[in-house]
Amino acid sequence: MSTLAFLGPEGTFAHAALLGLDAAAGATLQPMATVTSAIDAVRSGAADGALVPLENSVEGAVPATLDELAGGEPLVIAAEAYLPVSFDLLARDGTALADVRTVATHPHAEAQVRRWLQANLPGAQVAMVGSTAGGAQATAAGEFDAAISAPVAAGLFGLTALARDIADNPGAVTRFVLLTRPAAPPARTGNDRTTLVAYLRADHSGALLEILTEFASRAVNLTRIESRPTKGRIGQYCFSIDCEGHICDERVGDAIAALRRVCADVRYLGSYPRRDGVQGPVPGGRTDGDFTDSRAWLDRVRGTGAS
Ligand SMILES: O=C(O)C(=O)C[C@]1(C(=O)O)C=C[C@@H](O)C=C1
Repeated sequence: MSTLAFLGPEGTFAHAALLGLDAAAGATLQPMATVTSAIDAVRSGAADGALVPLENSVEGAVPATLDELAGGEPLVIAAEAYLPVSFDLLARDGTALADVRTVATHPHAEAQVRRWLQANLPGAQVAMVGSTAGGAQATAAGEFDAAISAPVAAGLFGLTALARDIADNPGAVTRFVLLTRPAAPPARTGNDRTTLVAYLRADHSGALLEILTEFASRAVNLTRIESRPTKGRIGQYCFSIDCEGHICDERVGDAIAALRRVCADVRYLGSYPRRDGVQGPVPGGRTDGDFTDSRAWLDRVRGTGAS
């Protein structure tokens, strides 16, 4: 039986996303206080996997996750999950909206309800805590007047909703990833995604264009690219990239092998079934068959001189 860590306690969006994964069936689910401690549990061997947020449709990337993936002991993504997120303002029974002076929540949640807070609780002090459910737990313990959490946290921590569905942008979605220690990827499904980090060569003009060209020339569609500081010196960035396809797809493997030639370093972060949208058809000249044919042709030319 496997142990899967997640950003806890119970009642976080991470917990809900984990419960929706096949891998959670029969596993021991281990709540952790922060993204970093959930990831550390995998690195130390205390857990076999960790489910952590990677990006949100309103607030963007979760830097703690991207940075842990870019540095430290290598990890890979074994699966992804998309979860619609909505927020309630939760408080202990008997608290009125006018009584709320302190509100606890996760920074990504605060960013998604900022305008609501300004309009409805302009004087309240907002405390950033490790997770939305952690804020609800602390509110139940009397540390804060209210928490901004998933609706499910009300029942779990004995709180009441003072306001429901308070997000500034309805329909927000968070993408979570299940991280494991490096392992062979799950089999190709025909609708997969591959994640990697590319470290550019220092002070080299056109380095980003070179990376993009390797993908574009093989018709590999990127679904996310963002820069993160390497934490070495100012101005030095790496690129966190998601692309369509599986490392075992010829065009994807070929593009990543080409990156290895043009980048200072490439960190492969896994190929796994894609859970949003469907990959379009692979254009002619870029299919697995096209790659195998051209390689066989080259071998023949090299061996016999006959084309
Ligand atoms: O605090 C939680 O409930 C989480 O699962 C974390 C998290 C995040 O890091 O983005 C997940 C989804 C919401 O967008 C807000 C917070």
